[in-house]
Amino acid sequence: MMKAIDVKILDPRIGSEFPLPAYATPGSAGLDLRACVDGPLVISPGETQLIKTGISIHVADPSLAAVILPRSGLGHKHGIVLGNLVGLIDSDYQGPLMVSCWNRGSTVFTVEPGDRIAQLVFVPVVQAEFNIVDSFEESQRGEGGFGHSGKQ
Ligand SMILES: O=c1ccn([C@H]2C[C@H](O)[C@@H](COP(=O)(O)OP(=O)(O)OP(=O)(O)O)O2)c(=O)[nH]1
Repeated sequence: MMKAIDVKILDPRIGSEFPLPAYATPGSAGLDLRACVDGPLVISPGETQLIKTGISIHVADPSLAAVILPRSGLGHKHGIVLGNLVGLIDSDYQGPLMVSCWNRGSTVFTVEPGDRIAQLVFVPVVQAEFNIVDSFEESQRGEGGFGHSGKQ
């Protein structure tokens, strides 16, 4: 059973004019994040805008984090992806959730108040412990990487 995560509503339109964050279906991995803008926001081709979502979350549990991911339809059809490619929300972050929207397409895109602009997914986190060593225990791959095994 997942622990409950506290959501602070910063914009009073959330829960009234715009729906509260919720999973669309029982199998949804992501929660849609909405643009809490005051009016239509135009993102020109090549431009990046930092957009308020009107909420803060406090994950609290250090074995969890949240990631902000693009919505596939916006990215594929309209070229609206994230300026940071992926947003990582630390478990101790308590500030406003912001979405960096990058119009990587070739046409102007307009975000209206309440539009779903990105999605939030909670993920497990393992923090590493580090040891200073002279060599590693041998693995099958060794140092091979970056395509050393070819295409097929
Ligand atoms: O798309 C994002 C990415 C991050 N954050 C918030 C949550 C995160 O915990 C915090 C810091 O993010 P990050 O560590 O990626 O920022 P940074 O550029 O490394 O700066 P700093 O950690 O110094 O604030 O900003 C967002 O609201 N949206």
